[in-house]
Amino acid sequence: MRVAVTGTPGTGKTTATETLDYAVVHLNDVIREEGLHDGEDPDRASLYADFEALEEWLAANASADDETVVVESHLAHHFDADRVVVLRCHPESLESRLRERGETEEKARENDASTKSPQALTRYARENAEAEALDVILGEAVQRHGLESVYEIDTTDRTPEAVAEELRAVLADEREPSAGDVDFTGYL
Ligand SMILES: Nc1ncnc2c1ncn2[C@@H]1O[C@H](COP(=O)(O)OP(=O)(O)O)[C@@H](O)[C@H]1O
Repeated sequence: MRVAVTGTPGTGKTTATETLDYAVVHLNDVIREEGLHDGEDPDRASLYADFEALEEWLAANASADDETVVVESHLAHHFDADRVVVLRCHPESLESRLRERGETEEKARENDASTKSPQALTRYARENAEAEALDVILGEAVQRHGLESVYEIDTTDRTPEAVAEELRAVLADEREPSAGDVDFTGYL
């Protein structure tokens, strides 16, 4: 079984999947390490993913006929999956998480070309908060996979361990699909 864990950047996908006892593919690392992209967006310090190459890579490395494999990325819902988990976070909290993460990365890397400038970080955090308020990824996930395959988890006031527990419940088939329970439109 292949389980996609998706959600707007900052919703906590990487953090929550790190503690799972399943094979986890961090797709954004694969894109960078395997060079499965068509270059960089210079304004955003992010890569243009090559979807066809990723599809092939996943077929070869995450086919999951017998075992369960988790594919984690804000792009994970664009590929085949048996279940799709969409992590959510209130846009205001999301904006703070992304700013803090960006500032920590900046301190760690100093002048690395892949670090966002303060202006780019502000814009990145705001754009993602707006996308989260508009349910962009949830909408894409439901459109591609159908309501019966989508599981929404609100991470806003949950610890990473509590989010991982919810993920385990989905993986163990102990949760019903759910979509549209959270409503962040008040942010807009
Ligand atoms: N449940 C949570 N509550 C509060 N902060 C979190 C939670 N999960 C992750 N974070 C923090 O938010 C930031 C984004 O998390 P990360 O796992 O990198 O998100 P994603 O992989 O979805 O982009 C990180 O700095 C992380 O430490």
